[in-house]
Amino acid sequence: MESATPVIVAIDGPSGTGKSSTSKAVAAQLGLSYLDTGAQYRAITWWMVTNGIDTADPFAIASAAGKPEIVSGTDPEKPAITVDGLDVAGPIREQDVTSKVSAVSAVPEVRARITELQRAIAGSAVTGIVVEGRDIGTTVLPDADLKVFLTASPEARAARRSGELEGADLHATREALVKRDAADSSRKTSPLAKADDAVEVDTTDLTLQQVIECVVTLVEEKRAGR
Ligand SMILES: Nc1ncnc2c1ncn2[C@@H]1O[C@H](COP(=O)(O)OP(=O)(O)O)[C@@H](O)[C@H]1O
Ligand SMILES: Nc1ccn([C@H]2C[C@H](O)[C@@H](COP(=O)(O)OP(=O)(O)O)O2)c(=O)n1
Repeated sequence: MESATPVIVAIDGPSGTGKSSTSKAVAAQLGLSYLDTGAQYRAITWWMVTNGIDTADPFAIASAAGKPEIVSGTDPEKPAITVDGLDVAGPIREQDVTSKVSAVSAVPEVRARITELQRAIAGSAVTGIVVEGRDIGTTVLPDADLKVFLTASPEARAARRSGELEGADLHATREALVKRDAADSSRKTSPLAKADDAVEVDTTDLTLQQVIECVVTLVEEKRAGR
């Protein structure tokens, strides 16, 4: 399954559908790079919060959008993210950032900056890359070789997310998740959406291993058809 041209895979979908786990495993298995674009939006949000920018004020966010330097590692075995040289992999997952990331990532200046970064990273991946997010197939990499859109019921997604957080309340997790999906899907600039040519995979009743195998097969089929 050798391929001289880099293969570009876009994996989109709402929270808790398995994008990160699937993308990392597929990239590792196929020797591709990996990019978590949600981590980049979380990183810029973390910087805004840390620097006292009012995240409810789109103008304040827009004028600060160019300031932080965000660097993403692309090794699926050890994903890394720094802001101005500082490792923020832990802090970007905190509740305060999670509750503000939709507002920050809705600002067009933020999206333009992060999208440019994403395209540069994807363009320099030697063997290819798996990029996961919300608008990769529709906006960031519309010419991707393979586009996958993962879905799952809100119940399944909430159960998966609560499983990660000790003492998490299932109902509250579900509510927060549904609210963030609604915000991400309804923003004007580059909302969460399935590309017309994306393959939709409902992961509600699939194990993570089954989803990984499904995506690996789809990539191999694409490569074989080139
Ligand atoms: N098909 C699946 N079945 C059960 N659990 C899953 C499945 N896919 C992912 N998970 C688990 O659900 C959680 C959220 O998955 P993640 O990959 O972070 O989703 P996303 O990136 O879409 O938010 C993780 O703990 C992961 O191990
Ligand atoms: N391509 C992307 C990726 C993420 N975002 C925004 C919207 C999401 O709610 C946040 C966080 O994304 P992330 O993938 O880390 O979220 P979860 O892992 O699903 O909790 O970033 C985006 O606007 N566009």
